Amino acid sequence: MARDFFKMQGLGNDFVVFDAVARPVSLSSEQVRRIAHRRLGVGCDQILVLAAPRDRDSDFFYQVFNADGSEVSQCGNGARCVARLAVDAGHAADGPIRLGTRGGVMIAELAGEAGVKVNMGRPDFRPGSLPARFDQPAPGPVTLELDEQLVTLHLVSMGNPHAVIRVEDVERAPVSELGPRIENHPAFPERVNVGFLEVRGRDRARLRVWERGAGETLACGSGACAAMAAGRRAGWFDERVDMGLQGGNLVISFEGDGRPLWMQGPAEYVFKGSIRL
Ligand SMILES: N[C@H](CCC[C@H](N)C(=O)O)C(=O)O
Repeated sequence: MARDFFKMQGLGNDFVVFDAVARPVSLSSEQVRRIAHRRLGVGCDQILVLAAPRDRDSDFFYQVFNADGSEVSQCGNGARCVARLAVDAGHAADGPIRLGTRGGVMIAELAGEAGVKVNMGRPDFRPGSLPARFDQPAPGPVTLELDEQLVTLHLVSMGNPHAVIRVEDVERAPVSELGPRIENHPAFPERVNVGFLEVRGRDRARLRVWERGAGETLACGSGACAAMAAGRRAGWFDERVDMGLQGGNLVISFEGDGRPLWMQGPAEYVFKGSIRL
């Protein structure tokens, strides 16, 4: 059965998006992998489904699948795209949109030229929230032993798990060497996204992310939020940071512990298509 979809992207993090508000869609992990395949399918980092709400606290349910077929609880760049689609498709008025996910509720709002802004909720620094297995009671940097080196990781959950490593030069960071080894390390029972953060000032940084289930992407919205939260907690950042990713810039604002974190950036359509499921 053929099904329409939108190809969308946020700073080059690209998505196949299904509008399932009126007509549910159910995807097996095999179907996800085939659709996401860069040669055999449409090709994307993640597949997103905008669906009818599952409870009274949200306006929509928002599903996220990585290209490897795994269903996960969060995608920041994707949240901006499905919020734009919800308004353009006439499912929502132009105002705050409550996106329910497996990891909680985010509130998104179209912001004109600035794209879309999203309240990403409160970062969680407890290792157990990722989950991550490290023997230390309080949240804080942990050390991972990888054969010949000790790596300091800053752990943050944005509804999905992130391990942030501070580096001197993001362009020379060992993303493809260390990324998959940390993603699949036994300390992370559900795997982890790995961010490589170069601090350039109290309001500026560069970031590359090896994404769980997708590899290095041109941008990772939740990764940018996790990096900002980790940096704020470590005392590197003020309340607002321009986070430069390979695909462009996100503005991240975070007042500190217990407060929500905001992300603002673009959400673009690429094309509309139809695929046989
Ligand atoms: N790879 C992520 C999901 C996509 C996140 C990313 N594309 C974003 O913009 O937040 C995970 O497995 O948790």
